[in-house]
Amino acid sequence: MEHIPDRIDTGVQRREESAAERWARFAPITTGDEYVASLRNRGVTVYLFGELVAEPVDHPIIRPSINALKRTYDLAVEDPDLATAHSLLIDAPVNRFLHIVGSPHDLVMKNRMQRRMGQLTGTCFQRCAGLDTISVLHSITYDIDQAHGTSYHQRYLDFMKEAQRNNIILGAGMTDPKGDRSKRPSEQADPDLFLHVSRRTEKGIYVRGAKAHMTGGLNSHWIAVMPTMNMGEKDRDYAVVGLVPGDAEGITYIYGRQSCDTRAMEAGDIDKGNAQYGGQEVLVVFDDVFIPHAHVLMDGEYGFAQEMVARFTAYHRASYVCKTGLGDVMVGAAAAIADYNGADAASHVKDKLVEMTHLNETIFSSAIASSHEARQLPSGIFMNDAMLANVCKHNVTRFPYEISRLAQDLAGGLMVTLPSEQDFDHDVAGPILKKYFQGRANVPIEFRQRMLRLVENMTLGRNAVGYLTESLHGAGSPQAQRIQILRGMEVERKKGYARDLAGIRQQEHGAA
Ligand SMILES: Cc1cc2nc3c(=O)[nH]c(=O)nc-3n(C[C@H](O)[C@H](O)[C@H](O)COP(=O)(O)OP(=O)(O)OC[C@H]3O[C@@H](n4cnc5c(N)ncnc54)[C@H](O)[C@@H]3O)c2cc1C
Repeated sequence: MEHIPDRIDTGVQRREESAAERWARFAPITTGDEYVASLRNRGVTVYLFGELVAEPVDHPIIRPSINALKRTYDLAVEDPDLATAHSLLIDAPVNRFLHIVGSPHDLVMKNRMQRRMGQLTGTCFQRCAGLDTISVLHSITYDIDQAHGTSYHQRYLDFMKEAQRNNIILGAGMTDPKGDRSKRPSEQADPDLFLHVSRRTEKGIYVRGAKAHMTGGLNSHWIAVMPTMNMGEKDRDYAVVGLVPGDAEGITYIYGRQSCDTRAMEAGDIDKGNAQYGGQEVLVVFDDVFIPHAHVLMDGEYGFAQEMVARFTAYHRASYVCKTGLGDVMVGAAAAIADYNGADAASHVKDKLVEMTHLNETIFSSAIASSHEARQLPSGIFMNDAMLANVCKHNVTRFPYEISRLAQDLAGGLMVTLPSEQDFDHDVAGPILKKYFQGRANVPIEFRQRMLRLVENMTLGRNAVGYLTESLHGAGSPQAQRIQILRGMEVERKKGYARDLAGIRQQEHGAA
């Protein structure tokens, strides 16, 4: 669509790289170590604690989040049946996080892999939003082309071939800062509160604005920017989808804080709870960032924004099955601490573990059912059942909180009053603590310390972001699912079933 918005054109000119120039910066990645190496020396602008970070890969707060993504590469090598799939696009095996879903079975396998990754990392491993973006862009670019005669789908396929060959990570930038929630993008006092096209040139477009809360944004090689809500005619410059390398000129990352994140900078690893793995969210600012035409997948087709968001959320809300992997860790931690405390034989302890498991498996069942009930879209790929995906995510907004409450119950108050690792190591304080904080005689006190810290980490600390608050707001706050459930619940059809059985329908026909 040709329309130059004079109101928001800043006139900024960047190096207008071609798609080929951008891909030339990448080399195929296989192992986790190669992934970590690929993030070095990118020259990205990152702020954390009011300072520019020289090399994010080496920062103690950032590194655990990189380790979690690294695990997605290592799992593909260790367990290819689970974490890879055959790509028809490049006729080769690819990481399942980059696979285009060709069947309901692909979606089921995706869910199983997500649960496994949750078990292995105990955190948000940051690759699902990108995976679900890949799925939604396949069908939405196809549908836009059918309606508008554009060539977005071929651009998408060309991008995906490179993405799969290079085994890159794609981050999903959907959520805009949004400013005044009662106003539309074009009505905001500051036009940049929603990301928009700020300029069009012969070679491509420039985008300006920001994407908030982006999971693994800094750890991604590429970022997909997409509209966050339905758009109207006046919002057409906000109806933009583009693929941008994470090191593109004009991008600034501002790192999100997480509860207890500075523990990662302390000596020792016990008080960190989960020293190896963590999640990551960043504010990604796009200060007139150039995107070549080859990487523009929507530009002004505002009528497709709502359907794109709906399809993304259908995929992504079932992806919250990953929380069942974290739930498995919580059940294990609660059972272990009860064991260390000598309380494991009590019937109420067993009952609480049963309740935790019941809640966890309820989440799993809605996700896996959603995948089994997938249907084919006109572009040829499959999309899981939207109603069941919304039910899955709605369960996720609640059950991890109850599972955490039960884990905290079984852990006892020590999980929040335990002295530091340094006190345990101290010449005078250490022996006192080891005398008074012993549990079951044959269990080393350090095991107790570590397990309590893990429960703290996942329910109050860094990884409570991934287990709790992300469960609440990620892929949309609870009300967003209720709106979708309302839209899909077909209450009139159900009233018909009731009228039939109550003998009312016959009378209605008689009256007519
Ligand atoms: C840990 C985490 C990771 C995330 N990762 C990603 C990611 O990778 N990519 C991405 O794009 N996004 C991501 N998100 C963003 C997520 O999708 C949003 O948090 C979610 O959509 C809610 O938006 P918000 O945070 O701006 O909250 P708000 O929109 O401010 O919502 C707060 C409350 O206000 C209500 N509300 C909001 N607007 C209205 C309105 N107009 N009318 C009535 N009520 C309203 C909501 O229902 C909610 O109860 C992530 C979020 C979190 C917490």
